[in-house]
Amino acid sequence: MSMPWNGSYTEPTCSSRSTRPTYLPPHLRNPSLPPRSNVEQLNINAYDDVPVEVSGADIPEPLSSFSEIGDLYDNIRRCKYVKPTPIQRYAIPVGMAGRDIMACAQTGSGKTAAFCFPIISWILKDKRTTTSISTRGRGGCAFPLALILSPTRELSCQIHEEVKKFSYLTGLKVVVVYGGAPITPQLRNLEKGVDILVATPGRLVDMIEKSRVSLQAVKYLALDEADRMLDMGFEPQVRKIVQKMKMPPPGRRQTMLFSATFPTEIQRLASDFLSNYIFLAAGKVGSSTDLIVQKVEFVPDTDKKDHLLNLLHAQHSNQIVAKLALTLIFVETKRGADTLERWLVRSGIPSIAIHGDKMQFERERALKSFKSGQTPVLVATDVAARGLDVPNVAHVINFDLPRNIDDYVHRIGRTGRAGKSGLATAFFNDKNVPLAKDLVELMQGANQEIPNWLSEYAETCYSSDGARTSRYVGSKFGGYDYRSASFHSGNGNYSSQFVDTEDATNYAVSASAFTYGAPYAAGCYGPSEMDSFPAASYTYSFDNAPVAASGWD
Ligand SMILES: Nc1ncnc2c1ncn2[C@@H]1O[C@H](COP(=O)(O)OP(=O)(O)OP(=O)(O)O)[C@@H](O)[C@H]1O
Repeated sequence: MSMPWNGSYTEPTCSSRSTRPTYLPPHLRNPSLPPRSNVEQLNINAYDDVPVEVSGADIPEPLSSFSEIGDLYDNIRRCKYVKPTPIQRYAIPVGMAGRDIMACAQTGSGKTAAFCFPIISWILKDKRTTTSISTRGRGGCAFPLALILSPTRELSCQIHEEVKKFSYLTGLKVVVVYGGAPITPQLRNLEKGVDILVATPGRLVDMIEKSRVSLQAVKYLALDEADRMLDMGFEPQVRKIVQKMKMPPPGRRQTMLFSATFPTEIQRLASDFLSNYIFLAAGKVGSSTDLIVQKVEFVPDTDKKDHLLNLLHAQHSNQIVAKLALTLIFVETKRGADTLERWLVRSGIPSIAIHGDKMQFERERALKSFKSGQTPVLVATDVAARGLDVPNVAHVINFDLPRNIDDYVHRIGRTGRAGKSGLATAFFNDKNVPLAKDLVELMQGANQEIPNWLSEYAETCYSSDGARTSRYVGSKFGGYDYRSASFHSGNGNYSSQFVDTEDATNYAVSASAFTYGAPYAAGCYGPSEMDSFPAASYTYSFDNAPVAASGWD
């Protein structure tokens, strides 16, 4: 569908406080460059300089090449994975050694394969050596060997597809269960047997309570977006699944927790699920690789729509193709998503919305239409913020900024994936002041240009208790093993290593200085209808910083 552009571009008037000209990645800017295909853009070498921190006892050697994973090598090559990314180099051998893992790595850097390859490889080994393993349903109840939990339906479906690719022709049975879709076909799939079950927590609990799934045989557990799975909304449900539904305890199962962000408090909660684990941090956790160019523009609420339209027109007129590059626009509320979608369509921009109040088939249709490029603009709430891997998203626009920096990190991480470049633009105004300091620190860490006005806001960013706080205080990379303090004070077995970085000696951690959530207690936001949370909603407290929360699915 070509778009009815009028071809003109008006310089935005509301961003007079912005000090940077509009940046567009080369493939959007330079008409002499052909539009790059997926394969051309894929540049796994972009991660070569990424520093990795590894800590814990008896750390296995990193992987040099995928050929070391004998069983899966053909399938890995089929997926066109030539070289492991840093998180894959370090996490895969840890997983293959049967060790528990807590891992942080940048968005789009290949975490899914990092936990899937060891799981598949172990199950294949188990099946070869133990003839008695049967995952066929007994008495209508399925007994998976591995469980992969993720927070959203779309992400579970995506992981399911990935696991199927990685285990192609191995005979492994991979099933996905998630809410919002009819349960009967999912039960029918389970009855045929399941080795690896990918699930959202709500539907899984439902099936366990109906005695259609038993976790007694689970030997491998992975939590993708683990910090989200263990935060206030999901934690009770996930704890129930992992600790109260007959799953073997830590030590008798292998547990792998992965995310791009891992706040200290969540690490502490997560350690209940782990046994003698190895902590990995690849890259500046919570960043934003240098692959994503980040822009922040000062845009009052009343000017946002016009500014957005100007931005989209500018983007389009800088392209050589008729279609608008895939653009993902984040808003705060479900109603806001619908309103903006309608307004964009009225303004001639092919757009579609995705949020938690849509029927599941509508959510899937929206995502499919966006992925295919048929509808190049997707207006989304945070339901699309984590994990989704849409290869050619060129631009993420934070029409409404999120309340915390971790959500910002996941949102902008929908672009700049697998070594490709990306652009992220945020509309900032007085409502977002509590985010300013974290935003500036994050952008500094990713070598981004920071407008002076934003630095000034950051200087005045105070938390509710009057202290200046920072999400990233205390760690060179922003992500560190919270056990470090106690380990450094004496466990002879423990080692903390920096690899692939010249800056290792600058490392210093201060667990107590790492503050999470406090800026958002400042009451700078009005009441919202935050809608990634259609389920039960309640208040939870971290360090006296109340945060409203609830769960999906
Ligand atoms: N070694 C590799 N070589 C080539 N492509 C890869 C490699 N590893 C992963 N990819 C591709 O990179 C993309 C991003 O991977 P993935 O979705 O696993 O990232 P992630 O780290 O889980 O991101 P997020 O934090 O957003 O969930 C996917 O399209 C995946 O197929």
